[in-house]
Amino acid sequence: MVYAAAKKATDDAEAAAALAWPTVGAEITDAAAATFADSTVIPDRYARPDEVRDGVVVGDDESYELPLVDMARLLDSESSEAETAKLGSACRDWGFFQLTNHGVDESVVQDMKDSTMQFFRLPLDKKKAVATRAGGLEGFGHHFAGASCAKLDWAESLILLTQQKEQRSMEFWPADPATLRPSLDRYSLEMSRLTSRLLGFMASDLGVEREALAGAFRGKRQSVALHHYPPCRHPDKVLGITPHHDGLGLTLLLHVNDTPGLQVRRGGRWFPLDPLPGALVVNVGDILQVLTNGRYRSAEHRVLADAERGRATVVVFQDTCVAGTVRPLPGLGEARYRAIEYVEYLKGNYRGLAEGTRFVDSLEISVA
Ligand SMILES: O=C(O)CCC(=O)C(=O)O
Ligand SMILES: [Fe+2]
Repeated sequence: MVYAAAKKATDDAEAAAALAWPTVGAEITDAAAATFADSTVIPDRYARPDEVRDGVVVGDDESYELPLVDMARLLDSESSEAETAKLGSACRDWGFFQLTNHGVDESVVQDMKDSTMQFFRLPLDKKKAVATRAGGLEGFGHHFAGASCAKLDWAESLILLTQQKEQRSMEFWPADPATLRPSLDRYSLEMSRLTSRLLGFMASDLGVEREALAGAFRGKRQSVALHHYPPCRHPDKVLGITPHHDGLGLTLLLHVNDTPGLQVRRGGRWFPLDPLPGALVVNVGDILQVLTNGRYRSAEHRVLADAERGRATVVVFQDTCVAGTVRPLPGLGEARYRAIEYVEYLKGNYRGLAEGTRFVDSLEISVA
């Protein structure tokens, strides 16, 4: 038992280390804050016009709609089957959808939004009370520096482990504004509940045991990123977030205000997502892609800056694995991905992020 406990502690530490994102230049300096406040001149560290131009953006001349899924219709026995099919095709074709009527208490959502805005409005030295540490996952700073970390994203972020509760490092949880801790505590719990609910419908769509999918997420880690993307006078020169795939299970994103910026890649082109008031954006992560044996896809996405308005989001990442490994669930045909230990997966995913490659691709079993 003692050995098991010690082993668990090592695994957790290893997992935490493996989870560290590429955080070179993670600290937000006074110079960075001044650049964000007046974006007349874009320093080299942020300038990446070629990357912004990389890939066609689908414009107003082409009508398209990112999928909408209605939780009220999923829960209503009359419409559940049809809406579950819609959920399934959203996860297969796009890997992204907006979830309406999600049922999360409005006051919990509003408190989360208010606390997020209040935190980002604080002067830099106050925010730095919870500054990230070199190589660490949690805290306030530049978090998503992308491949080689040569460039920085046009964003400031606060990342926290929120579940399980005993994994929380409260020293990174801001005491100011005082509402943030209780708001996030409630919001985090609501997101866990919503995730289990969604997984039930995903299991029906996939034709796997409800428990097989729900069990793979239960008790696993949840982390949260609060992002703030300041307005930028040169939105054609900077990226709010580098193009990436989410490496974990399921992501649930709340728009704190209605500024657009998120774009989803499909068929090689970028599709801007128009945030629907009151909806949450849900997307499939790489591990869920593996769990579903490739039936659901994890889509690449990025964030552009807005010339006029700031943008803020609250992003919840639900982690998952099956008995300590990342592998397809049984009952979904011949495995298209090789199984890998969860901790090894996290390390590989981290390396991939730093190198600008996608680790999950290396798990694919090629068919002769
Ligand atoms: O803020 C957004 O719209 C996207 C954030 C995101 O993709 C992430 O944190 O992984
Ligand atoms: Fe993401």
